Amino acid sequence: MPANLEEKINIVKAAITSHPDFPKKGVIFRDIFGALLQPAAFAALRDVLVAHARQLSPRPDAVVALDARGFLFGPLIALELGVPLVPVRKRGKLPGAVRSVQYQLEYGQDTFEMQDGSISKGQNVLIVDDLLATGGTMSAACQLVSEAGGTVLGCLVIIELAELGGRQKVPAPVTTLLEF
Ligand SMILES: O=P(O)(O)OC[C@H]1O[C@H](OP(=O)(O)OP(=O)(O)O)[C@H](O)[C@@H]1O
Ligand SMILES: Nc1ncnc2[nH]cnc12
Repeated sequence: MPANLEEKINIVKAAITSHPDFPKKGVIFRDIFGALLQPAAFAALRDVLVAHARQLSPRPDAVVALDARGFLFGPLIALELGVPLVPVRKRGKLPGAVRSVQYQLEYGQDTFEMQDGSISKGQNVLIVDDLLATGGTMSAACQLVSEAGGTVLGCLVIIELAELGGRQKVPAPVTTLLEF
């Protein structure tokens, strides 16, 4: 990775705060909002995300952003690439016909939904989220994209909690900017 991108990642990492025993005992919560509170860190983060997306081959036809914190970052990439931003949301939030999948989290379980027709068959898709923990969330998103007939070109997350081994669960290439 070019030195200037490494420097930018270090700026982002320094801005992320850690909170032991949140939201429950034993979890160390890594708060990405720390990086958004500092405009220089947010700009550095945008630059690194966009640089990653721009070097993908083939070029993504769409960016899928995951509810909720993925919504902060997916749009930055979709706008730069000039491709659609497709939302994947928690159950009951998206109108119209949807496809659903249930998944396990580091601290609970949930259901993701994607609107029918938001991905076309054969499209190459980049999935974006803030953090990879157990990998349940990202795997569920991959499943939704595949069931809709898309191909997951890659999954891009900012923070990887490497000791949870989440990337082994994800059926597509995973790129993370920094590890805790
Ligand atoms: O790899 P996993 O173990 O599946 O966990 C990662 C997910 O957990 C967090 O979201 P969360 O579901 O807490 O919801 P939020 O984005 O609505 O805060 C995070 O933003 C990821 O989406
Ligand atoms: N440890 C953690 N910190 C922040 N977000 C999370 N989502 C799942 N695990 C998390």
